[in-house]
Amino acid sequence: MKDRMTLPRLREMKVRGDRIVMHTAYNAWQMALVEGAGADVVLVGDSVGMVEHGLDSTVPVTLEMMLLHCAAVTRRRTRALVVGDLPFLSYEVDDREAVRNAGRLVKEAGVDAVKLEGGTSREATIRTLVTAGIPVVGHVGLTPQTAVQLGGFRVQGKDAGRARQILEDAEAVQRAGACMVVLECVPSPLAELITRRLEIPTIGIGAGGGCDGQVLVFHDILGIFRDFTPKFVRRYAEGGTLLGEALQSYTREVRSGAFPGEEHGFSLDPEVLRELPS
Ligand SMILES: Nc1nc(=O)c2c([nH]1)NC[C@@H]1CN(c3ccc(C(=O)N[C@@H](CCC(=O)O)C(=O)O)cc3)CN21
Ligand SMILES: CC(C)C(=O)C(=O)O
Ligand SMILES: [Mg+2]
Repeated sequence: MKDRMTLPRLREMKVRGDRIVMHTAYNAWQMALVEGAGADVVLVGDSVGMVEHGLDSTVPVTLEMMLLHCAAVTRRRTRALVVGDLPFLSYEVDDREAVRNAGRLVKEAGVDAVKLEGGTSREATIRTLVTAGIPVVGHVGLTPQTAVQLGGFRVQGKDAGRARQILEDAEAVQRAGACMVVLECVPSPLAELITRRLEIPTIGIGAGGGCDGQVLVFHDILGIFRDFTPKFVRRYAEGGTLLGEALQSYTREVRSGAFPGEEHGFSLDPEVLRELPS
């Protein structure tokens, strides 16, 4: 519990202008790596469906999948605040179901907060969850669970009407009692304006440098997910190439007999060997 990140500390970081680092992780070893890299907040995103399960959207992701991935991540938590995404249709049917499902992520999988997509349309649900004692992170702009209605994985808020709506969404999320809000794929000046107007921290992804913090998907940072690379990604390693080369070396050495070496084997007393049939 020592030195654990808290919601008041995140709020203080905004006030002081200290940028918040949100990473994503989907399992225990990824959590160990992002904690080692100093993550303030770790999001177990429903992007897990795309980067770990081979789905081409986040729509089919289930609560059961999120429970397993969140539990694996929280087992390795030492300092970061862990946020779990509520999957599509786990919070939209009614608020009782939303509390029950969010409650499972908190009680069974150990997350500190849940994240859900939507602004004014989800204001009541966010308020209900917060009243029940579950911290909520909002998510506005490009909301991948409803991307079909938004015209795909595209930047949002380019015209005045839609930009105003995204601002209203962010304000609704704050009014409902959310502790933070993700701004995804919105023009940088809009994200900056929202960040200035809100008291809760904003975390940007494809929203420019004016947000209170940033998030990128683990696999995108490391160059492991290469089905597509959004414009807002900076690849800090060619992880796919690096890992692929290591795996090829193993393949080559097994075929050539170079692996395993003497040192990878276990010896047997010659006396014992002599007692066995030849
Ligand atoms: N690996 C991965 N990274 C992500 O950031 C991510 C996921 N998966 N899955 C869930 C959502 C989907 N996201 C995406 C996916 C693609 C684009 C993309 O390619 N966008 C175009 C926008 C073009 C435009 O609007 O002009 C781009 O070129 O960036 C954006 C966000 C963000 N999230
Ligand atoms: C991209 C982030 C914000 C997300 O929602 C996810 O990883 O699912
Ligand atoms: Mg998500």
